[in-house]
Amino acid sequence: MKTYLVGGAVRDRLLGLAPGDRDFVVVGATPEAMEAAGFRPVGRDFPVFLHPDTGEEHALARTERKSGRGYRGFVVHADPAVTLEQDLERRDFTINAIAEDADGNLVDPFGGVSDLEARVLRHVGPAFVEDPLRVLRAARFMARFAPLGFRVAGETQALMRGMAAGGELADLVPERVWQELSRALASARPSAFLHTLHEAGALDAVLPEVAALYGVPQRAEYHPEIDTGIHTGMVCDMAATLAPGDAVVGFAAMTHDLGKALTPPAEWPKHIGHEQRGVAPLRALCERLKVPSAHRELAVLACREHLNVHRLFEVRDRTVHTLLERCDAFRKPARIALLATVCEADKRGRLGLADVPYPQGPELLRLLDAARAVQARDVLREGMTGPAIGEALARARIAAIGRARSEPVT
Ligand SMILES: Nc1ncnc2c1ncn2[C@@H]1O[C@H](COP(=O)(O)OP(=O)(O)OP(=O)(O)O)[C@@H](O)[C@H]1O
Repeated sequence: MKTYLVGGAVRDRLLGLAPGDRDFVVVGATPEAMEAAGFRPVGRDFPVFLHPDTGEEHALARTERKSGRGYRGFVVHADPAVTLEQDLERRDFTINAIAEDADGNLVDPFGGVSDLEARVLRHVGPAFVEDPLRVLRAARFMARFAPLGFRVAGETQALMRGMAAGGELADLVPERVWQELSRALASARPSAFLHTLHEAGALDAVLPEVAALYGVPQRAEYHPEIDTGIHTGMVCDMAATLAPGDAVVGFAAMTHDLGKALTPPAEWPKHIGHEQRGVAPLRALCERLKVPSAHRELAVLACREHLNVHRLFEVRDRTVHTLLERCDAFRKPARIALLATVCEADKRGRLGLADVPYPQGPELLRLLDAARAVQARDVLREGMTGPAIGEALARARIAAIGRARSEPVT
């Protein structure tokens, strides 16, 4: 029995990146031999064991066959006769199919090292088409590796297009789609995830609300990039710069303009009312993919309020107060900083405008602080009832916002 390190840990080390989880493959072993050596079995579907000391995953070398659609009909076959090469052959990309033995020797039958050097994401073999999740994995790896200069190989793109056209992506379960999407949104270049799927004709199957933004024009004086799909990707990338690794901010960035896909084309390139129009498709997307509530709540706020935040210096004190109330900011102040970040990403996620200042962000936080400093006990008078307290509190907070706005910013 021989153990090899495989997958992401080998790939990331060769790229000079800090490796994440280590996965191992064990050749020439039986489940009984693994358990006798102290390994603990996990799950029933795959022959995977946890190391008794490190807890790291050790999988028996295996082959896979598939007869059904989507995830149906996968037959996993693991016995001591399965070779390392056979195990590597069923993996998705050549850069993920490099193994390393305990002495540091690489086993690389599919040219993964040269693809790493050439910055190419290439499928290992024809079995690639058996798992539709691999289309999403390709897009997610691009979100992570595009900044290093990676591209998808032409022949892999062709397979991805065929898989999308064959309708296989419709079979993906929402949890897997969300897992890949949220990881992509937490990567350095989420736009590469969206554009890779769009180019493969696969975005429509997983994110039709976002796919519908491509080809929708916007006013060139505000949006030199014009296309709403391109703008959306740029906003996601800017969000990844402003809040690295934060998929809550990233998801709101991706969905803030969904309403623009519903503007009647006769009104293009204007999108009056797109903030309100975007809420319904956003909620539909969240329901379908079972998006966690933290992501959904910020996204709904950003969708509805982003124009109000952009116009913060023009609107009345009362409107600022209403904005804060609609965001439930007096109970949940932390979400205002996140909202401000999404709005800043929207403003700077435009062609040639990446460096424009966004003073609305700090200003919104300053006004929130001023309004929060006023408490119910400050306005309470004898004999006041509930609604009267609420009105007095609102009036006092609006006045505090007004005073803060007239003071010089320190
Ligand atoms: N759907 C799949 N199809 C084929 N091979 C897969 C698939 N999922 C995982 N693998 C293989 O298992 C390895 C470990 O998978 P995992 O999902 O942990 O990704 P990873 O490559 O380690 O990347 P990351 O660092 O992003 O987690 C991959 O490198 C790949 O070899």
